[in-house]
Amino acid sequence: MFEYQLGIDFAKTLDKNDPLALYRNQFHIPKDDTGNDLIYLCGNSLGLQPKTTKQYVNQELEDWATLGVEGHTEARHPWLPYHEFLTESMAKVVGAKPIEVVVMNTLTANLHFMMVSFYQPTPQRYKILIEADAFPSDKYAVESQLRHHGYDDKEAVILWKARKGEELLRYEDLEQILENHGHEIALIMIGGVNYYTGQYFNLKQITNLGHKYGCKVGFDCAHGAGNVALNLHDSGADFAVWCTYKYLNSGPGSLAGAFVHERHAHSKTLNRFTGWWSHNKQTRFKMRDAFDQLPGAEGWQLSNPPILSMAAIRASLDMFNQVGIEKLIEKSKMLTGYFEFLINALKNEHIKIITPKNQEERGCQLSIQVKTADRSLHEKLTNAGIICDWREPDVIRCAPAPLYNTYQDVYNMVEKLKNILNE
Ligand SMILES: Cc1ncc(COP(=O)(O)O)c(C=O)c1O
Ligand SMILES: Nc1ccccc1C(=O)C[C@H](N)C(=O)O
Repeated sequence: MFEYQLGIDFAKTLDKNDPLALYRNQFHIPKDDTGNDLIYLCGNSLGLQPKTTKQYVNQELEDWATLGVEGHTEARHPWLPYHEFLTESMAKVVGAKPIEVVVMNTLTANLHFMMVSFYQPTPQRYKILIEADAFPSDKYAVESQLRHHGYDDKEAVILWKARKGEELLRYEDLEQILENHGHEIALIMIGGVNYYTGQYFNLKQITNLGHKYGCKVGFDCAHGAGNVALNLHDSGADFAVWCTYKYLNSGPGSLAGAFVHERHAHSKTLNRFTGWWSHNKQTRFKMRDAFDQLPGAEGWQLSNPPILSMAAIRASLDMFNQVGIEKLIEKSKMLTGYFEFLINALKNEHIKIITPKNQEERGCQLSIQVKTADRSLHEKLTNAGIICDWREPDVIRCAPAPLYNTYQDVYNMVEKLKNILNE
């Protein structure tokens, strides 16, 4: 059984033996005023920039400059099928088949488009179940879908809540909700990894449970993609959406992903919004043909996509392909396990990790709850060169990303935390 040890030497040894150590140098690491690397633990909000991104984006700028409209077919990576260059790698990252995955739009937009298809209320079955502390954008999207269909956005939302005095959600409570209300629930929509607690849910278990009661099941995997092994295909979920600017390092506001399970790939009955990019590629430019649905997730696209953003995603996915999500997760578990060990060794009553202890129920993020919601702790950490975030009401989120964070990052962070707590 592997045991972590205290002391900087141990961190150095772990870094020395880290098979992914070389990847850090492939990123731009933000620096402080004196030119020293900041300790960046915010990859759960915005991932860092791979050094190759500029090259990938520049290539498209150059091809646009030299080719103009011809670039759609003649660019080194032609723009018409550009999204296809991302599909296979993205499918690997989220554990799906290529036909189930597409990169398009942005996250909340994709969530809406998926709900257009998978939230089909009837007078008997019209409610949507979400986790009580869902990310606000998800909650607002769900509420607006309910209003759009003429339902009361308070009455028609069912919340899966933590028990009093607890932070994490329990499956037995979800089972109870479904036993009581399953027949009224049209859609279960859960954040695959909760943004606040870092709790990673068992997608398959939730999907099976939902399907048993006749509900559709979808996940927002913004905090899961590139962070945990989502295995979306095996989960059986009807749909999933995620962004690419967190663990997938594709840049602020970059395009998002969508997954639609293979069993819906050829559906002609699902309601959906369409555009010319959901139409058969072979006849798209004949322009006058009647609409002919593309099969698979691609059939949910609307518009020709922004190539510059896709180029940045391609740069990042090429690195993920090289490393492999399994290797990445292996390091992630070691790194976050080490982080947890060091924090717990502080034995400080002022802070408490609320993220699950079980590695299978979390990704790389640890959410540190601060007693009396003392926000000054976060400010002091920031002043000490640690980039992490504060989420209301009382949590500091830290996410060591295995591609660019080191064991020494984590060690130094906890040393600084210790000094601040002992001030
Ligand atoms: C779970 C979750 N949902 C939705 C969003 C909002 O995404 P966007 O602004 O990309 O639509 C985020 C992060 O910003 C998120 O973490
Ligand atoms: N896209 C952003 C733009 C501005 C500020 C934050 C974000 C985030 O992504 C927040 C993140 N979703 C979170 O889990 O808090």
